[in-house]
Amino acid sequence: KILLAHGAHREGKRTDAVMEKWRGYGLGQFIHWGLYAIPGGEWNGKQYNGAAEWIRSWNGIPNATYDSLIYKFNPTAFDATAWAKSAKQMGARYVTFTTKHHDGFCMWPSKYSKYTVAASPYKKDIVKAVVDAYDKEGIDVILYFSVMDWSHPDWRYEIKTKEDSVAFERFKKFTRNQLIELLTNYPKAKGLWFDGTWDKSWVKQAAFADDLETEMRKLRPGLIIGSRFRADENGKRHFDSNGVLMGDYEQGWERKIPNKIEEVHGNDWDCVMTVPENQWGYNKAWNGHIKSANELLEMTAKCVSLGGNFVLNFGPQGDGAIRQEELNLATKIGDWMKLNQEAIYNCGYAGYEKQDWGYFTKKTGSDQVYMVVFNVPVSGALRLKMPAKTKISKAYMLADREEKILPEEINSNEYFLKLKKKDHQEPFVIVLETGKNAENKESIYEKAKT
Ligand SMILES: Cc1ccc([C@@H]2N[C@@H](C)[C@@H](O)[C@H]2O)cc1
Repeated sequence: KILLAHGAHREGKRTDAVMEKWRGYGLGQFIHWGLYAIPGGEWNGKQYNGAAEWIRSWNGIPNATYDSLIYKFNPTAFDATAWAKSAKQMGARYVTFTTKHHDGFCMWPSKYSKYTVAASPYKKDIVKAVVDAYDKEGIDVILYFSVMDWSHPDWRYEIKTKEDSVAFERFKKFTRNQLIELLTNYPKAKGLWFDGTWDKSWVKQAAFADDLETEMRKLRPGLIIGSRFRADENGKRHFDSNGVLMGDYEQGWERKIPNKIEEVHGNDWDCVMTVPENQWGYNKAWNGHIKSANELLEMTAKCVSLGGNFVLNFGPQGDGAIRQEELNLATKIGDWMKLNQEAIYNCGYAGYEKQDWGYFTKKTGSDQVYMVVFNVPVSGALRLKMPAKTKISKAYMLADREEKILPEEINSNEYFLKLKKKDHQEPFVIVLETGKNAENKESIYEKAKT
C-alpha cells in the first residue's frame, strides 16, 4: 500500500444508519433544471446536437446572450409540491437536484454570486422550495453541485501561469463558500452530488479538497459524498492510488449499468440515467431512442440486483412544468412500484448466478429472495438454477400471494416454475422463500460420467 495523505479515509461500506438507508433506496430521481431549460437545446432555430444543459458551451449562442437568459427566468408553472408528489407516486425515495450546473447559474440566492435566482424576475429560492417539498413527501434530498463554473472569471481548466494560480485560489475560496452556504441553508439535505471535477485545475487540489470534504462532514455529520468529488495527491479519481474507493459510494455509473457483481468491487453505488440517450436538461427535440417504462423498470431491477440504486433523470421545462412524456413514465413506473416495491426497497444482491428470465433481489437482513421477471420463455416455464444446498420452501406471485407456484425439480438445484399466465405484458415478481437444505440429501439426479 502506498502511503497517502489525501487518499480514501475509509475502506469498505459505511455502516451508519444514514448510509444503510441510502443503500436501500432502490429508486431515485435526478432533476436537471436551470437557465438551459429556456432554450431547450436550440437557439435561433438551430439545434444544438450536444446535451441541452451544455448549450452555453456551443458557439451557436454567445456566452453573454446565454447569461442574459437570467432576465427571462420566471418559471410561472414551477410547483415543487407537484414535482415531489409526482416523484412520490413514482416510488422515488431520494432526489438529486441541480443547485448549480456547469453554467454557474445558482438556483439559490447565493451571497457569493450575482448570477443567481435572486437576480432573476423569479427572485425566489428554488433550492429551498425543492428541499422543503420533497422532505414533506418523505423523499430525501441530495444536492448536485458542479465545481466547474464556466461563468466565474476565476475558473480555470488548468493552472498554467502565476495569474491562473492567483485566480484559482480565489475560485477555491468561492467554491468552499458556496458549499458551506448550501450545507448551512439546507440542513435537511442528506448529501452532495459533485460534478465537473475532472479538469486538471481541480484534480491538482488534493489537499484543499480533502480538507474541504473533512470540513463539510464535520459541519453535517452523516453527509453523503460520492467518489467524484476529489482526487488523491497522485491525481487518482474515484479510486485512490491504492485502488480504494474515495467517498461513500461509487459515482462513476453515469448512463451505464454494471453487468456483474465483480464490477462494483463490494462498494455502494448508484446509476444515474437519462430518458433519451444523453439529455439531462430539458431538450425540446427528444431525438433518438427514448426509454420506455419497462426498459427503465428493468434498469431499476438490474441495479438493485447488483446492490445499487437507480436514479432516473427529469428535465423540467423553462416554465417549471415537467414535460408530459416524463410524467407518463413516472406514472407507469409508479403503478408497477406500488405492486412490486417490496422487491426493490431495502433489497440487494442475492448472491445467485444471473438467469435468463431476469433478476434476483434479496431483502437485506432476511432470506427472502425475489425473482423480478422480464423474460418468459416460449415454454411458459421459468428455468431456475439455485445454488447447491439452497432449497425453495415456497414460491408465489408477489402481486397475488394466493397464486402459488410449485417448483418442479428437473435437475440438482434446477427447477421449472410453471406459470399460470404466459402472456405477461409487464415485468412481475415471484417470491422465493428459501432455506438451507436441512438434510444434505443426495439429489435424485445422477451426474453424468464423462
Ligand atoms: C462529458 C460530460 C460532462 C458532464 C456531464 C454532466 N454530468 C451529468 C450528470 C449531467 O449533469 C451532464 O451535464 C456529462 C458528460
